[in-house]
Amino acid sequence: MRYISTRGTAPALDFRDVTLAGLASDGGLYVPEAWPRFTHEQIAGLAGLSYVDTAARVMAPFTAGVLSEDELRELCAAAYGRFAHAAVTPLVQLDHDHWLLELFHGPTLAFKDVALQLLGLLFERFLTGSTEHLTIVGATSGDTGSAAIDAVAGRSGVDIFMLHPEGRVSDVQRRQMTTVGAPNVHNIAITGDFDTAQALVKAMFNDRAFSRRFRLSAVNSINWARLMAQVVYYFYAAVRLGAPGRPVAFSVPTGNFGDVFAGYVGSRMGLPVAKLVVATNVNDILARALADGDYSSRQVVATPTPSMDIQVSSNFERLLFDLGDRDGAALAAQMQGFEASRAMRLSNAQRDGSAALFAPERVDVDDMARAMRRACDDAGETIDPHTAIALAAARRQAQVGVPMVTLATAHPAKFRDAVERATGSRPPLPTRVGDLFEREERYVTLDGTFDAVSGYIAARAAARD
Ligand SMILES: Cc1ncc(COP(=O)(O)O)c(C=O)c1O
Ligand SMILES: N[C@@H](CCOP(=O)(O)O)C(=O)O
Repeated sequence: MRYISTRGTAPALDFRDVTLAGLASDGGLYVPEAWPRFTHEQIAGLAGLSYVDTAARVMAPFTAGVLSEDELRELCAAAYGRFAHAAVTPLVQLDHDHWLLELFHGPTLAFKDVALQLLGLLFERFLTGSTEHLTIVGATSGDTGSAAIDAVAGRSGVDIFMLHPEGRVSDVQRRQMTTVGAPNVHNIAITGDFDTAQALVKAMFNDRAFSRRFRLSAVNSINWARLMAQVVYYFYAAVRLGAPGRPVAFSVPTGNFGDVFAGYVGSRMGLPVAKLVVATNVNDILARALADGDYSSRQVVATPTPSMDIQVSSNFERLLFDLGDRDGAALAAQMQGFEASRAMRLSNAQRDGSAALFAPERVDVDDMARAMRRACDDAGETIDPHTAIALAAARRQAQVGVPMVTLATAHPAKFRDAVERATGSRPPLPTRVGDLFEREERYVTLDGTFDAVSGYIAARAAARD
């Protein structure tokens, strides 16, 4: 399998190099040269497989030429052995047509662990025997940061610099990052919002001299391997609910468009996906883009769902590329226009293509809180605010007889204040996260500017060398 850039001019890479690369050298994102297709029989053959076996089977076409299905299985067994539930991503039925897909049983209590536990092992495997040293730079609105840090803390050959927007992540999220004492972990709180942090990360990749000098690498969903690992749970859940014989719908709390894009990949691979509900909070650029073609970014508003407080959704570019006939030159021009003016219109092909599968829903704080209370009252389930956004959207979009799966992306204990405000009860911290509030925090605060952040990283990286 080879990977090509959405902007058309970066060199094509194999799976090893795309995993280590991050952003493509032309500023684009890597996608597979062609989508692998599973037949009806191959999907039916996933029934009854464990999560690890499903993962190896679903991901094998993407790693072809670099890792075999057996090698993938071994890595997945190690990655998912750290999850607290035997099913790794269990389904919980809420009522006749609604299910929750619990993605938060990993070490840092959010769906990011599913991909990042594997990514940490992939880095280790690909760097073994090499003298390369990676400098991972990442941006987080809370969950990617802790999952990535857990996955690479203490590993040799890697340093991680993680940017989070100061004061805009929950206290649990921040402490999960800043109390990790490993010397290769560097936390940076920046002034500004998540979009500022993500733009800084992309600017560092786009500075080719900087990127080459420090061998930058990515843990955000810029990195194809992140999305690949997230495709697995769409297959795992859909097959348990009757696929390939029965289509299944998914509702996905969406910010950077990575998780829901993984669902799109599943559908391109032949999974019968009835609908992908793109559930946003009031930072609704995606809902607007999918509803009427208006992709224009506004000021980020802080909400009780901080991990979705995003206005520039990185992975939307992958969808626009795929729906726009994979024309890299046209997409590069479209994205450069957006970068200059913070606004663009989707083409007719992009609008029609997305309308066939995606159903956008914007959910405000009141509807979110109602969904949390209803899950408690009707099904005895405490859900986190991000999951509640998607569940509220799912209830608007459900069709009788089509199973609707809401992705439960975080453990409610990560957002205890918001859960308590909505439901009146405060979820306890699972023992897995231990003495989070007794450990010492370690981070620096910097201006959210290129010079401040790249200067800090350069100084730390030079001190290491
Ligand atoms: C808990 C939670 N839910 C939903 C999202 C949104 O996912 P995505 O950015 O892949 O759209 C995030 C952040 O990525 C998150 O941390
Ligand atoms: N919500 C995310 C934002 C970063 O998204 P990613 O999927 O591109 O890593 C977070 O929790 O940090």
